[in-house]
Amino acid sequence: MAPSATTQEPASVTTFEAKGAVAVDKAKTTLVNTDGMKYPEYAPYNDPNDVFPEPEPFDYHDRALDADPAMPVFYNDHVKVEELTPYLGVRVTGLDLASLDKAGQDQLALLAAKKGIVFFASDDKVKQTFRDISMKKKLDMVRYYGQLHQHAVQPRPVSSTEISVVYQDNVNTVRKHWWPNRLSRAIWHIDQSQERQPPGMTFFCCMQSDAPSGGDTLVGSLVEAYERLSPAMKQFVCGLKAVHSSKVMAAKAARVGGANRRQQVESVHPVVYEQPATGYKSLYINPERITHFEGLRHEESEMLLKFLSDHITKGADFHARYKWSEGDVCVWDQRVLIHSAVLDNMEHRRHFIRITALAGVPTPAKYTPSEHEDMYAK
Ligand SMILES: O=C(O)CCC(=O)C(=O)O
Ligand SMILES: [Fe+2]
Repeated sequence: MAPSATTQEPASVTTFEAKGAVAVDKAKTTLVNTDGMKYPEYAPYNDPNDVFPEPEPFDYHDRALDADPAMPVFYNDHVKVEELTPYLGVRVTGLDLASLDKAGQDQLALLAAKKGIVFFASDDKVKQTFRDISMKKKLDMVRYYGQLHQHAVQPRPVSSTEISVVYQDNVNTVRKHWWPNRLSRAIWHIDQSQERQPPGMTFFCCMQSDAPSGGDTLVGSLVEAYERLSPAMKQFVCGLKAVHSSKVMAAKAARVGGANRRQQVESVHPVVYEQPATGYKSLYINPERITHFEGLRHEESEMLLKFLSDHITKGADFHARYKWSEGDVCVWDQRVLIHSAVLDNMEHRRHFIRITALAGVPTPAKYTPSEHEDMYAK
């Protein structure tokens, strides 16, 4: 189909050099077909003058610690909370995410920490209104959970640096070219784990979805991934630290002509992260960011990263897959969940926004044997 495309920005290709960043061509990632676009104020945009500072260290408080453990805002006669799979994820209907008060938001943090991810959908009685509330209200709601992250490479709306736009349409096919020469475009990852205080609560909203099928999101439980390991492997990985780097992300941005607003960042995090509110142990492995494990020889490190990444990404029995409807929003806890887009339908508009709150400096989990520790050995 020949696009009757109008572009939001001049079609001319401009390049810029941010401090310490690679030269980029900003036109490619922000090209849009505006015909039929429902939320143009959230269209993808890059400002060539954007240079973001490093996030300031901040005191983090996990809101889940203040939650009523019974989570009555979710578990009552009016709200339906359905399990996606036994190990992770719930789908909530009968409750508008945007209507939550402080107590509800605290309980949402606890539910996300326990289930990994909470999808909010509309039903006949209660519609999700998150996509229609003002940008300020959206941002305030997520800021409640921690300092907002400003993404170094992803497009943003014109009027906010704290929202990331995940976008494709029949003229903007840039996502298809992110990872050339791979057999699958499923790229499992944790967002922005290279930060000193990496993300916790993350909101992801389906603004528009024109495709008849496809564009699902895959999620996997890092808590269950840890649980499956043998006691000997658990003991070993509990003492390990991994180096997470933004290097690969910057290279990707350069390849597809995206922005690069930050200098390269590298952080060392425990391989097993203890979620502060639940105490759950999570196998904090980000195949797209970890360069190596501290203290291991090169080959040991390569082998371990491959093994743990394969384990996490191939464990379909601790994964789930979500099919989106417009207006659905999910809220996940990045500390216990890995995810991937499914880039299987690139011909239609798919327009999402993501707002990400940073959390604390990851706390290493201590290995503790448990009674059902070796349940998977049988
Ligand atoms: O497009 C998707 O389904 C997921 C995108 C993603 O990885 C993200 O927004 O962090
Ligand atoms: Fe992501």
